[in-house]
Order: sequence, then structure tokens, then C-alpha cells
Amino acid sequence: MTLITDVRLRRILDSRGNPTVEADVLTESGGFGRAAAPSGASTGEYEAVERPPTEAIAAAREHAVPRLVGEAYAGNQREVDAILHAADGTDDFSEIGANSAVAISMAAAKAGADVLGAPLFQHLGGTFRGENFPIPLGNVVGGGEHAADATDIQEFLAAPVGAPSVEDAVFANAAVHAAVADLLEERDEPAGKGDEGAWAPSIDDGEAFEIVDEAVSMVADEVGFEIGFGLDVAAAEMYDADSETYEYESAGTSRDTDEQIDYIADLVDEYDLVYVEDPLDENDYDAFADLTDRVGDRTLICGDDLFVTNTDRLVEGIDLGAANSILIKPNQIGTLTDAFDAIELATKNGYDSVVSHRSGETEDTTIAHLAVATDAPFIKTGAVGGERTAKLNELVRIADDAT
Ligand SMILES: C=C(OP(=O)(O)O)C(=O)O
Ligand SMILES: [Mg+2]
Repeated sequence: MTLITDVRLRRILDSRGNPTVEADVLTESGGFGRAAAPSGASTGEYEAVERPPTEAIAAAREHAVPRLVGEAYAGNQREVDAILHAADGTDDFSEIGANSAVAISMAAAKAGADVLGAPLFQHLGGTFRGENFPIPLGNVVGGGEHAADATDIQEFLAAPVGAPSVEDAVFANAAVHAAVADLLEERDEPAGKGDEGAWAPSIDDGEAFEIVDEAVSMVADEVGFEIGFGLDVAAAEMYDADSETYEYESAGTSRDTDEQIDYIADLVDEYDLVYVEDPLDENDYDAFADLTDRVGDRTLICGDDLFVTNTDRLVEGIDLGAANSILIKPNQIGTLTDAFDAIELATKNGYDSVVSHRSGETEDTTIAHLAVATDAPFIKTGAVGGERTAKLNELVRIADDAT
């Protein structure tokens, strides 16, 4: 029933106005799945390779589509993804492009779910998946590679850890985003928005800490449940390998690795941070391990550029005690199977998985289903903006049994 009869690929727009790959997968019994690849700006050095969409589409049409059509079953995700790997023939999807691979992989999953008449999260997670919903981490102030002339730290995140429901959590993050706007106005700090919809004022990190801390406390008082504070430092983007220092350009500060570890550890205590992503360079497992040793009992230290959703890199991190959490971005690794395997390995080793969007996104909602299917404790997918609310609203629908 789920035999694939056609795979169609096309270029569509992403949220930055750049082209990206969209895939349609059709099956023998009329099943249909459509999915699109997202795209990063602060990409990790070890991510699977995204090719220019025109090239990725041509290569996938030549190498992957003939091996899938009439040969593979959309309901058998591992088979589809193994064929994508075999058709590509490289370690990093540099032949067909991780963008073509992930679009086809996710579209096949949706086609499989369509034939089965099940929501995607149910198809992916099975009937015995847990009943939990991920806590959404909402980006409310940001800079780094996501906005010009804004904070050095890439993302200041609201983390509604005490929310009684996913709906409450989603609305709390939007309220923090709105509260930040009010506080910026009071301080006469005009702000546009960065790529992920977070406010991107021309302020230094110190001022951003004050504002987000206040906004989070105000909204927590209003809603009556705990809202934590988190960061994506995206430190690889500020690391200068020649001088071995972290360069905070807007603040005019430079820190060596030990100073960076001290700085982050102090921030964890000062702001009760519940989540810190990529606080150190993506090649420095040892520094990650030092920091995790110091503060890992009271906050999540999450590897994004460090692990790039790659089980080999995660194994190394687990061996060294480099973190206690992993970011999961399907397009970093190229298929849903690889993303699932990373989550499973993380869970077995006591790491929390954070399923994540990219800064360049589409209306695709697969990550909302992936997070629910795998019982991931967190999802990071912005706070506002159409391509972000597409995922947040889908979570609300899943919770309401309305997908
Ligand atoms: C979402 C992120 O940004 P990008 O997609 O630019 O890598 C991130 O760094 O976590
Ligand atoms: Mg990150």
C-alpha cells in the first residue's frame, strides 16, 4: 500500500527568501506526503552538506528517485532512509544534498502516515509512545548570525518549565516576547526582528540579560507558573581559533577558554539559567566537559554545533561527559532515521533531547510531530512569526487531538 510511485522535487522559498527544497512523495494507494528542508545560518562545521537547491534537486532526481520509485515503501522509514544514504554514497550527503535527503525523508514519513490514516506523530512514535509534550523554548531576543548589529549571544530563550499544558507554554512565550517589546520601548531601544522572530535591538548582552530576566519574571507572575531563562550562545561563531579566544564584539570583550567557562558558570548562577546551548567551541569537548562538571547538576548544557545530531559525535561526548543534552535538527544529519537514532542514544544515556527548527524555515511542521513521537522533553522553534507558529500551533493541535 505504501509503495512509492512518485517523488517530486521543487524549489520553494524559505523564511529568509532563499530557495529551499520541497519534496512530494506519492504512494500506490494514493498516499501523499509533502515536506521542505530548513536551512541554518550559524551552521556547525560537521553538519551534513546542504547543496544549492537546483543542484541538490538534480542530483536527487538522478541518484535517489529511481531507487525509491517502485522499489521502496513509504511506511518503512528505515528502508527509505537507507536508500537515500546508498543513493548518495558519501558520509555527509554531499552528493544529493542533505536538503534533498531530509525533504524526501520527511515527505515519505508523511505519505506513510497518510496511507495508515494516522497523525504523523503516531506513525513515527507508535501506539506505545509516551503521553508527554515537549516544553517549547522561545527565542525572544537574538543576534549573532541571525541579526546584524545586535547581541553577541545568539539567542535569549524563554523556557516555561512549569507550564501545565503545551498551550499555556506557547502563549507564555509569546507573552514574554511582547513584554520584551514593552521593556525595550521604555528604554527607548528600537528593535527590529532577527531571522527567528526574536527582537534584535542594538544592545549588548548585559542589557539583554536584564531585559529578558525582567520580562520572564513579569510573565511568570502573571501566568502563575515557572518560566525559566535559557541561552543559545552559539559560541563557535565567536571563537577565534588563531587567538583561542571568544570575541564579544558588541561588548568589546575577549575571553580565553577558562574565562569563557567561568563567565557561563557565573551566568548560570546569576540568572538561574535552565538551559545553555553551545557555550563553547564545537571542537572543544574538554571545555564542554569542564563546564558540565561545574554546572550540569543544575542546568542543561546542550550540544548543537558540537554534536550536529550525529551519533558518532554524541558517543564521543557521552564518553567525555561533554554535555547533558543534545539539539536535534534533522537536516544536520539528513534523515529522520538518523535523527531518531540520535534521540534514542541520547535518551539511553540520560541526555535530554531538544528538537529544533533552523533559522531559515518553512511552514513545515514535521519537527513538532518528531518531538511528540520521541517524547523529547524540549522543542526549540521560536516564539512568534508564521514559520515558527506553524510548529507551535501544530503542537497545540496535537495536544487537542486535532491533527
Ligand atoms: C537554530 C539555530 O540556528 P541556525 O539554524 O542558524 O543554525 C541554532 O543555532 O540553534
Ligand atoms: Mg544553536
